[in-house]
Amino acid sequence: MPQLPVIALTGHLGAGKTTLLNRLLRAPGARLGVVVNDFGAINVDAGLVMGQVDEAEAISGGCVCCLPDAGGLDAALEKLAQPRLRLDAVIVEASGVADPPTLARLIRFSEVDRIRPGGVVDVIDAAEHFETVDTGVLPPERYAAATLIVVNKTDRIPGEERDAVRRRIVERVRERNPLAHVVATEHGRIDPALVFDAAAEQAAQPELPFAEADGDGGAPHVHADAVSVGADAPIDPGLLVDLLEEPPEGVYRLKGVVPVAAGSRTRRYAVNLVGRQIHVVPHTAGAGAEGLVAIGMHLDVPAVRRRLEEVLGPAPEHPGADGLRRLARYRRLSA
Ligand SMILES: Nc1nc2c(ncn2[C@@H]2O[C@H](COP(=O)(O)OP(=O)(O)OP(=O)(O)O)[C@@H](O)[C@H]2O)c(=O)[nH]1
Repeated sequence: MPQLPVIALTGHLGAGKTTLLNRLLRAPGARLGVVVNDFGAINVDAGLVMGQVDEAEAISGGCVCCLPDAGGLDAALEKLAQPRLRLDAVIVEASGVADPPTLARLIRFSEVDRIRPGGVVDVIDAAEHFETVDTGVLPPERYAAATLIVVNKTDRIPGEERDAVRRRIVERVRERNPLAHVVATEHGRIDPALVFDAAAEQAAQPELPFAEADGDGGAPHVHADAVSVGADAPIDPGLLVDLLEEPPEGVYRLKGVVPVAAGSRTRRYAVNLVGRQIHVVPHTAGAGAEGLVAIGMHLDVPAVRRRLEEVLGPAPEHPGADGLRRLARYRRLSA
């Protein structure tokens, strides 16, 4: 049974989390579950999104980060992870006061065994950010937890200042987290392929942007690039780990099933990279297409393809044991 990615959606009050979530929910081809956490006793956000969700759970009366037992987050995830629901991903929309590092830890160390961390998407209000979130000398801790930072509401900044504000945010993010991906947009228009697999698969199919199919009639989002390369023979585990640890420039997600040479045997692994979070588990489900898909904004597509081809080429007859050991370490961390 593949593990269900759980994505944390965070952002200061009013930054645009619900707007972004609603866009993701309109993406064709994915069955999404949502956990909505609203701070008040009445879950307003739940009312705003629930109509469009495949499965939803609500946590009210406080922030998941502060409530005892995380407000029942694990119970909610347990319900959503039931195989019969056939969800492709779960998004946890945090309240505006939630602490992203705490939420990331709650997901990472959840007791629910059919889930895996799917990244932390932190939404920023470009116009208010430096008055609300990033006000100190040191950049805020939350940058460290994010895998994808969405600089939203760029329309609220005069055109001639937009680039400078975006650059300033990127600089501050980099001080804490050199590896987070940053996308600037308005009204939460990001490519869903950055966030969950079902959308990524659609993007990867023709290897052409699919963004126009957003389904909401609004302006299209900036396209993500997707590069997919198949694997026909067992690959070198060392090269695979090198790729996961040092993905090509701009690659935010990398996923797929790969056959790995292990002595005279072949082992299959499901591999997922979100930001810099590496997840590797044995793949025992039936035979399907094998290979990797790399997704990111403004990729150097030929360079990414060459790199994937290098990694997914047949392993030498006797690959070193070191690669298997390094891969095993990630397997243990992913268990
Ligand atoms: N001008 C502008 N308004 C936006 C943008 N994105 C969202 N909004 C508006 O900002 C307000 C807050 O957006 P939400 O998506 O509800 O924000 P949120 O982060 O879910 O808010 P809380 O749940 O209260 O923390 C709404 O009125 C949105 O329509 C944007 O890019 N530009």
